[in-house]
Formats: sequence, C-alpha cells, structure tokens
Amino acid sequence: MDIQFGTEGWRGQIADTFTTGNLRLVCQAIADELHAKQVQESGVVVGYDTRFLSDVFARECAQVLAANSIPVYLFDSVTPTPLLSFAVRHLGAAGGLMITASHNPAVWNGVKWKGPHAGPANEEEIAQIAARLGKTAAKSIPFDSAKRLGMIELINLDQPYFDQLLRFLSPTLDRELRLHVVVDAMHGAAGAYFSRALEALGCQVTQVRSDPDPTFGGVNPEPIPKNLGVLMEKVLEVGADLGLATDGDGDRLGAVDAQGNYVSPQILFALLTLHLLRDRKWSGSVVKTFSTTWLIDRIADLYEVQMHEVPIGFKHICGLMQAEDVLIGGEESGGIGIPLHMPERDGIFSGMLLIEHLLLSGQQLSDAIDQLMFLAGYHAYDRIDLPLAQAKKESLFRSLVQQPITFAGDQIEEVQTLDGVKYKLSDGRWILFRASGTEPLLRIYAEARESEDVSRLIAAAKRLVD
Ligand SMILES: O=P(O)(O)OC[C@H]1O[C@H](O)[C@H](O)[C@@H](O)[C@@H]1O
Repeated sequence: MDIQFGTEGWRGQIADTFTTGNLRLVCQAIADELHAKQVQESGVVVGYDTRFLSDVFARECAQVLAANSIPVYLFDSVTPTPLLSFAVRHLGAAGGLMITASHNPAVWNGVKWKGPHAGPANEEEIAQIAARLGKTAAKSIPFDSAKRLGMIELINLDQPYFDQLLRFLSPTLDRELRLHVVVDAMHGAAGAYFSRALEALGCQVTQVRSDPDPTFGGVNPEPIPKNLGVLMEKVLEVGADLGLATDGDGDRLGAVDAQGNYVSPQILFALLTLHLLRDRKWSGSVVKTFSTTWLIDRIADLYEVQMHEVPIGFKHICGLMQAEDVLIGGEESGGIGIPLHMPERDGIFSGMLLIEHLLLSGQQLSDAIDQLMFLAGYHAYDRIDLPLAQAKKESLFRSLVQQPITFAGDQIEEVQTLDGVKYKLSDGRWILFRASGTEPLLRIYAEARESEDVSRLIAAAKRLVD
C-alpha cells in the first residue's frame, strides 16, 4: 500500500499506486471515518471525470461505501468537480468523492474528498482518513444488488446546478451583446456544462476539445499557455471575443483574449475581485494563496477590504471561507471560489462572472486588463515546472533557506517560508520555489512589473537548481 494524500486528496499513476485495491482501501477508510463521526446515514455523492476507467473506479467506490451501509448518490454521467461539490450540499450528504486527477497527465488518476460544506475537506479530516488506511479490510457489494437494495441511486442534478449558477448574476445584464466565446474543455468534464451556462448569458459558443478523451489528445488538461495552442488558434480563426478553458475536472479557469494571447488565472482572479467589489458592490474579505499576484493586495487596499494569504491548496481558502465573511478566494493555478455560490472553485461559475464583467463594462478582455493594471499596478508573471526527484528535494530546500543576500543581482529583502521558499526582492519582485503536492515537480513562480525581469529571475532560478 503506497497511498499519499497531497495538496488535494490522493493521486497516483494508474496501475502503479492508483489501483482498484488501493482505491477500495481509501473508500473503506472514508467509510470508517463517517461511521466514527456517526454521519454515515447522510450518504456520499460519487462523481467521476473523463479519465481512463474513471467510471469503473467510481462504481468500485460506490460498492465499498454501500457495503458499509452508506447510501450512495452516484452521478449518471461524467461530472465536473464543482457540480459534485454542489450536489453534496444540495442533497445534505456527509461528503463527496470525486474520481479525478484534475490537471495531472493522463496516466494519473485520483480521489478528491469533499466535506458537507461543499468544498475540499480540511487537513485534519484528511489526516484522520489517512490514519485509518489499511486498518479495516475493504468490504464490497455487487453493484446491481446495492442498486436493488436502494443503497446506490443514480442521480442527475444538472437543472438545480444551472439554476444555482444563474442565481447570483446581475439582473441588468445585456444578453443581446452576444459575445462570441470559444470554450475549451481540454477533453475533460466541463465542456457541455460550460457551453450551456454561457449560452444562458447570450453568448455564441464555439467548442473545441469538447469530446471526452482519456488521453487528453496527448496534452495535459491544465490550462497553461503550452497546453492552450488549440484554443488560441480557434479564437483567431473564428474571430471570437475570447476563449475560455477549464482543466480536466472543471474547477480551474484559463483564458485567451481576442488576439489569441494567454490571460493567466492571476489576472482573471484580479479581474473578478475588482468586478465584485467595484461593479457588483459586494463586500467581504479576499483570500489568496502564497503564489498569487500582488494585484490582489492592491485591489484589497483600494477597496479597503481585508486580504488573507494562505499556503497553496484551496482547502486553506475554504477553511477561511467557513470561518469568516469572505467575498472571493483564488489561486495562481486557476481555482477561484465565491462562497456566496459555494466555498469551492468552480471554473464554470468563474467564467460566467468574467463574461458578466465584460457585458456590464462593454469592454473587450484586453481593455479590461489594461484598466485593471492602470488601477492596480503593472504585473508580469511566469511559472515553470521542473522534474524534482524526491532524493533532491530536502537538500534543495535546505540550501534555499540559508540566508542568501542577493538573487539574480537583486537584494533579497525577505525570505518567506509559508509554502516553499520565497525571496522578496527590490521593487516588489519575488521568486518562489515550491515542491508540487500533486506531481513530482519543482514549481518556480516569479512576479515583477516587467516581463524581462520575470524572465531574468526564472533563468537565474533554473541555473541555481540545475
Ligand atoms: O501542489 P500543486 O501541484 O502545485 O497543486 C496545486 C493545486 O492542487 C490541487 O489541484 C488543489 O486542489 C489546488 O487547490 C492547488 O492549487
């Protein structure tokens, strides 16, 4: 048994550590935890994405849970993760289990575990589940018997989810503007949902990579520039106003403007924050993770709202959302959540709010970005991912914290270690070194006012770790 819970849930390479046997053990540990908390009768929602055998793995989970006398609500087809989270709260279930490895390459699969609040389970809950692993032999009941006994129910919650998505939008939207949007599901779970949601906003939608494909066409389903060539080309080809992409399980958002330029989630998060505070006049604090842009700090300052910074992983944002009045929380990786909707990332809802921003302001995406930067300051940003062997990890981070004085010719003003190691440099520039919690990768993030500075910092970081 080699089961490690990371930034969110458990992930492994299929047929290596992600096996049916290990999956059953994870489900049994979840079942034991629910029994210990005496919430088993509320049941568990089970969903799955478009990955290899995800539907089969989801049925395995349903069989283990049902054998433990836990009612199962199993989605009748591929589901984006935000819909699963929504379902947990809608049905009053004790939790939600999603078969997905989110943005990871095609050979991976995994389990995300959601709490009754409709967001990622917190670290303590995950630790309790992890501590139960392997303590009880996994039970299982044949699928058809469990269905006949009423322990497994097939569900479809498309309509209530769409009703919820539309509930919070401005009543004064001019849907006649008919923005032309290319929607790129990256062969993952969100395509049909995203298109339907945008059509409800009056958008003309062109879809790419909307067919489910467990190989993701050979490209990782992570909406970062190197994976979005198809979207960029299509936006230019059809003369669309913008392109929007979701990751493999639909909780992250990426975008492309009318000129085919990539628009990072850093900018999307800042735009949505500005939109909610300035245009919608909503209130509440803002939460960002350690790798997120300074634009958020500036907007929070401008609108005099509190800003919190937490380690990477939406579970940390979600924790704050449950504890206080948070308006919006977001991450560099593209996960943005608005607790009025739910304390969870939703790429579809984030995309709808972006469209709402453009419809209300009558701006093209690139104009909205220019205005954002004029207000909140100029920003350039990049991230690279390098392979990171477990054996090298410790020594690398040990050497990074040893009080260096300069980096790439810049004075190091502060070393921060909230998650990984961040050097704060002159003129607000920063560079962050961090081991991914979902893949064997070293992530290097950098932000500056000019893109030349970002490239200089990233090049120096590469030299340092080579
Ligand atoms: O640890 P990393 O690989 O950088 O992953 C970062 C991301 O992992 C998962 O997808 C979490 O759900 C996200 O909240 C987090 O942003």
